Amino acid sequence: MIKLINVSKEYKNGVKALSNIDLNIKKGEFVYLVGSSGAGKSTLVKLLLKEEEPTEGQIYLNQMDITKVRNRKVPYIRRNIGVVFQDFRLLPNKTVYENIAFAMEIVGVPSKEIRRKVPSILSLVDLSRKSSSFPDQLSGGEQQRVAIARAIANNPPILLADEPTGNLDPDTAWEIMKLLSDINGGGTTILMATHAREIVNTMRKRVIAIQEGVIVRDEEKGGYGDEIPDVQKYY
Ligand SMILES: Nc1ncnc2c1ncn2[C@@H]1O[C@H](COP(=O)(O)OP(=O)(O)OP(=O)(O)O)[C@@H](O)[C@H]1O
Repeated sequence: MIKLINVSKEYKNGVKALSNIDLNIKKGEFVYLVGSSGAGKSTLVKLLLKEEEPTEGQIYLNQMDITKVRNRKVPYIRRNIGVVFQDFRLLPNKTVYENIAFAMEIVGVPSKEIRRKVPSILSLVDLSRKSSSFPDQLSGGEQQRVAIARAIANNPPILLADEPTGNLDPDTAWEIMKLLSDINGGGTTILMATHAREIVNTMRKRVIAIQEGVIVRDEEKGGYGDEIPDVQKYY
């Protein structure tokens, strides 16, 4: 489902963010990507979204080498991969309903289907009653649930989550993890970059640890790892 062969990424300023990464994630897996700040986690996520190009190597999503895909075909890749970020990234001038509907409109879903599907996705994330609210009228956890609803609206086989619980209090973070777990239970492959030690240690899923751009550990039912210092929170 996700396969990286000898992938390296050096940014234009000479920073080598990833070096010779080999990785294979199968359909339906839930994988945590852990590592200190600056280890290369977000870079890996950006390569999978084709927001950045690798300097070397091949990246396969669903058997397709996305490094060979032309830029105008990028929307096709994005249909196969939903994404959630720490800072939610909802459209502030659109309601909850419209945020989800918009994600479907831009990939050409007919309006009749959008009208049918948005309510069921809202019910899945337990936000039916907030359908007409704007993002700034929602709590952080609710905003993240909308972001997840939007990410799965087009039924992508893969969901990437870049620190999805980073801005949430512990109880709300666990709610989000329950939701992601349920989505994974439905067959969606999930790759989640995180600093949430307790979550990783409790869930016991596959853990891939990166340090200075290199995979240093890949464990089934792994833990967060004592080698990684806790991030200091400045907010
Ligand atoms: N656009 C860029 N240009 C140059 N260097 C970059 C760029 N983006 C990231 N880097 C560098 O690449 C390295 C990896 O960064 P990356 O954001 O992937 O780390 P991370 O593991 O996601 O960190 P964090 O946990 O703090 O989000 C760091 O040294 C960072 O400074």
